[in-house]
Amino acid sequence: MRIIEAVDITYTYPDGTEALRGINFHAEKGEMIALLGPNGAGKSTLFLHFNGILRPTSGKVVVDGEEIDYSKSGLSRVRQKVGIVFQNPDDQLFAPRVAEDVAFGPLNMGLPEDEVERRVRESLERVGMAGYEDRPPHHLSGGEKKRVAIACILAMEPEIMVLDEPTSGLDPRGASQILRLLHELNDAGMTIIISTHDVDMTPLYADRVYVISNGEIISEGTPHSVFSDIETVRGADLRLPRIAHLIEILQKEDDIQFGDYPLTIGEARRKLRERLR
Ligand SMILES: Nc1ncnc2c1ncn2[C@@H]1O[C@H](COP(=O)(O)OP(=O)(O)OP(=O)(O)O)[C@@H](O)[C@H]1O
Repeated sequence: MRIIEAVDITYTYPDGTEALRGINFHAEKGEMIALLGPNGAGKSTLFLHFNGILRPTSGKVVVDGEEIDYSKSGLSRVRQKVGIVFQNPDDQLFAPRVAEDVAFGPLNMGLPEDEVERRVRESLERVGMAGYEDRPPHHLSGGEKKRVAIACILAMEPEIMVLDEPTSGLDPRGASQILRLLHELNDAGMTIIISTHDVDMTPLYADRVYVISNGEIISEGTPHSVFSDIETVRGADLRLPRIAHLIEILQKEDDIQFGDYPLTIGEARRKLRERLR
C-alpha cells in the first residue's frame, strides 16, 4: 500500500527558481527509502511537500490515501502522520531546555502530561540523549542537536519519518547509532525516507533509491539497479560507493571479474571469498 505519494509535482519558489520539475515519488508502507542527490537537486524542497509545509505549484501529494488538505486542521492531521527532521537542527530547536523541545509536538497534540513525559523520556533514550533534558539546545554540539531534533519527531510517533540528511555532521559512531535506530524503527513498521548524498551509506539501509538531479527524478530502483547505471549516477554529480569503485577498477584495469559490483563491505567480502576459494 502506498502510504505517501507525490504525483507530478512541480514547485517554483517566489523568486522564480524552478526547484521541482514534475516529480513522481512514492513510498510503500514499511519501506526505507533513500532520496539521493547532489547539493541543490531539490531534496529539501521535495521533503517540505510531504507534510504540507510547501504546497506544490502543480500536482498533488497524497498521504495514507488522502490528498493533503491545506486547511489548518488538515495540516495538523497530516503532521501527526508525517514527521520531518530538518537538515539544520537549529530550524527545529527553539525552547530553553531539551525536554521542552521534545515535549512541544506531543503537547500540541493535546496528549496528557504523563504520556508526554513518557514520550520525552523514551525518545531521548532512543537517540542516546537521556540525561540532557535540562540542557539548553543551543549549547549542544551539532551532532547532539541532530539527535535531539530526531527525538522531537520520534516523540510524535509518526507513521512516516522523513529525515533530511540525518547523518551529515555526525562522527562515524554517531552516524551508525542513528542508522541503527532508523533500522529499529523501520523493523517496528515505520516508513522511513532519508535524503542524502552519502552513496556509501545508502546501500546499507535503503530498500529503494530515488536519484534526484536538477529537480527531476532521473533514476529509481533497488540500490543494485540504481548503481549499476554508473553513467546516470555520475551524470548527477554522484559517485559509486567506494567499495564498488574499487571493484570497478579491478575489473577494468586488472581484468579480475566479479560480476555485479558489490555495494557494501559485506557483499564485497562474500564475493572476494568466493573468488579466492
Ligand atoms: N527559499 C528559496 N528561495 C529560492 N530558491 C530556493 C529556496 N530554497 C531552495 N532554493 C533553490 O531550490 C533548488 C533546490 O534546493 P534544495 O534546498 O531543495 O536542494 P537540496 O537537494 O536539498 O540541496 P542540499 O543537498 O544542498 O541541501 C536550489 O536551486 C536552491 O537554490
